[in-house]
Amino acid sequence: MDNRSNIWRGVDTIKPRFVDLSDRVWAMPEVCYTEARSSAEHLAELRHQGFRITEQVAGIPTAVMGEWGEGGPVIAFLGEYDALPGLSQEAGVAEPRPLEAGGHGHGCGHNLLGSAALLAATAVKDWLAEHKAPGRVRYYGCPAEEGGAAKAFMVRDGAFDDADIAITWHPSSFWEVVVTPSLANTRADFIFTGRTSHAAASPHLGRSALDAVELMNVGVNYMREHMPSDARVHYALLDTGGIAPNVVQAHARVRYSIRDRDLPGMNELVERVHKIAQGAALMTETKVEMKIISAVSNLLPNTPLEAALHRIMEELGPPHFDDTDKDFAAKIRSTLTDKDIASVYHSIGMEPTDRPLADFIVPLNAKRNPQIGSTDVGDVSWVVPTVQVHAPTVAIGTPFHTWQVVAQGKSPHAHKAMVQAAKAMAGLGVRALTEPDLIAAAKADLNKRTTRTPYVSPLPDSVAPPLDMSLT
Ligand SMILES: Nc1ccc(C(=O)N[C@@H](CCC(=O)O)C(=O)O)cc1
Repeated sequence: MDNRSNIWRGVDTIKPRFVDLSDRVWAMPEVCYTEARSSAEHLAELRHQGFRITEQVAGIPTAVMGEWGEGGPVIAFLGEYDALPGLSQEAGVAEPRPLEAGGHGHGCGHNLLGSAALLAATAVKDWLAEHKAPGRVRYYGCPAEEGGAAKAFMVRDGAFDDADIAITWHPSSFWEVVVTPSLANTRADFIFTGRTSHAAASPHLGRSALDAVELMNVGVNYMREHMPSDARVHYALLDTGGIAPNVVQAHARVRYSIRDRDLPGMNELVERVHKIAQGAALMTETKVEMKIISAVSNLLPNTPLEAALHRIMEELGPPHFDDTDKDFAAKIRSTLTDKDIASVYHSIGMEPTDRPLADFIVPLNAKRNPQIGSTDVGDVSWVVPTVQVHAPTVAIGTPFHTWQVVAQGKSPHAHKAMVQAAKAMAGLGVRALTEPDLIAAAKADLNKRTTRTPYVSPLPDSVAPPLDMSLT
């Protein structure tokens, strides 16, 4: 208790630098693996705070790591700072207003995510220093969560081998421990090559790569009926072969995201999608190459860490929002549909309320109906006991990957939520440092879950971090 209120005061003392960091990163939105400025900002703060620095973790230019302390357990805090394409948006307004046409934006709140994780790591460092306690605290600045799977590459490279527990968080509508699993996910490009020709004078001599992509997508859409209900398959067209209808398209490329509850299920689906692509190539007399871009594992829960974190979050309580916070959140709320709002309440098994911002903790055993995405935190959770906080940075119901998230990304209510997340994370870090039984129980839980199905990286050996994935 004493340790905890002490660490919470520590977070409050140092928070202004990290709120500023979050706002600066918000203003320089950089997508998957292009986070040169954002990672430099995190690196500069790590240096300022006196952490020992590792740059280019796993050979990734925008992955950084800072460590402080000696001996004892290793507590890892995971941060992110990548943005999303096409979500440029002014802050503090409740209407879509891009700052830059076609520009990027922090539509998943990773400006807050990375800064609060670094805030928690720094507060734990200060606590270790003050108590002259053994233990090492690390901050991992992880790029490209939005599809680049940097953490999966960092895990494969051994970056987490000697970490004892990992703690992170994600912006959300709610104040809760994350207990929902996430889906294993592979991103693969299917690159078709045909033969160009005059589409009117000699169509019979051309073989269309675009036709192949269209047939492949139709085939996959027929597969949907026959896949597990939790599986997800979606695609984006990266290359349609050109802008001229009168030139038979000799090249085309489609990027697929293929998800399922676990790796065996996902791998089976990847194989089926690959077969459909081969079928489309056969039908069109084109060639197809499948190129895996990145892949992540499903998330493993960790019961002892979840229980310990929940107790801390209960004690801490949700952030204290004032009337100005609630007024702005209410304006954002008015841009949402009733269905948006009902849908997030449904995910925690609650009936909708009129609250603009969450002022309650979601019970650990709520009857959830989870909306399931994917995250590369999944891979960390297979090798290190891992737990995550959800803190209410957005008006309840705000869907992620939208302008509304970007618009709220620098608001006082988001700042309060990021600080509260940092307090919960730092509180758990100190608890793990002072109660070794917790780490032992967390490790035993992970061992139990992985004895029969040990971790296998979802990344084929030949696949390197797709540093140019955003430039294609
Ligand atoms: N608490 C969250 C964690 C992840 C995401 C998310 O959107 N992740 C991407 C990343 C996918 C991936 O890593 O494969 C996705 O699901 O499409 C959203 C909220």
